[in-house]
Amino acid sequence: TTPTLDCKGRALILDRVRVVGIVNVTPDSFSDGGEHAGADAAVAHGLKLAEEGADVLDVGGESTRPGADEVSVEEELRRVIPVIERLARECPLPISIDTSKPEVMRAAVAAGAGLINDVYALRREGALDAAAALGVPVILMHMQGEPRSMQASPQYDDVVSEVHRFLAERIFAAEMAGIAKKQIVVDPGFGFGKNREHNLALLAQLERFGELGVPLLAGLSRKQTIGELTGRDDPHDRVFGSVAAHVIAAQRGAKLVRVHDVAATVDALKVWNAVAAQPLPRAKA
Ligand SMILES: Cn1c(SCC(=O)Nc2ccccc2)nc2c(=O)[nH]c(N)nc21
Repeated sequence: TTPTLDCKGRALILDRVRVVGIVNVTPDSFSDGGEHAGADAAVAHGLKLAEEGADVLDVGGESTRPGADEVSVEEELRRVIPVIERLARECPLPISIDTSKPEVMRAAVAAGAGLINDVYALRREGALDAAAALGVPVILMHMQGEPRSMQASPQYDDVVSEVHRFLAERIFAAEMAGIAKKQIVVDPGFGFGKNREHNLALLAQLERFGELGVPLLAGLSRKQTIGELTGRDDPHDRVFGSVAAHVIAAQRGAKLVRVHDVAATVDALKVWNAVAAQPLPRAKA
């Protein structure tokens, strides 16, 4: 049977690698178009990504970049709720809310979000219970430390084993809180408390996470490791490197990839999915 995530009635069928399109909602103060400019731009961008072939839209108040300061609950709600309401109405795709705050989870699901994408893997106070009560699929991501300081000097004895153990613990915690295992997705959290060799080790050994028995999401899009490997300082110039990384992730078991450049990734994965769908030669008698 094919794993299928029930995102508040919108099915996400994991019969092939699926593309999660990133919709960052910038604060209105950053955009000079008036009090809804940030939301208008985010909604337009989400609809564009849907046109390009995204399977999911991941809406976030952009509070999880390395070095970022905390965004208040009120500010996060002000940014993301209008965007989720409009996208849920105008677009048939499942919408994931990128948040760690229980209040934002509840409001976002009420507004139409059908998945929770939590970079803290539901470790904040009340998050496990909120997610369990909402009954939507959850993406549990590994992070070492906090966004503000996690990239200072990340340390591991064995990054793959330590991330694997963390994700196993978070799956257990989620199940104990009443979240069905079939609603859980895990994610090694590229760039969240990892340097280049940590990220490359995680990608090289991505198959290890298959042991956890739940679908895996990989998110390398435009990240610093891609920039370092390709010598592209401007994140907008990291499309080809990001596509390569996500094809490798698909080859090594990722079922979802979280990307900025949806059209490019969709084309690359159309090739990958076609080959993956080929029947294997019959074993010799
Ligand atoms: C919300 N979120 C983020 S934000 C960080 C980011 O994109 N940085 C970044 C973006 C562009 C350029 C440089 C860095 N990354 C993930 C991820 O890898 N997995 C899951 N599940 N959620 C995630």
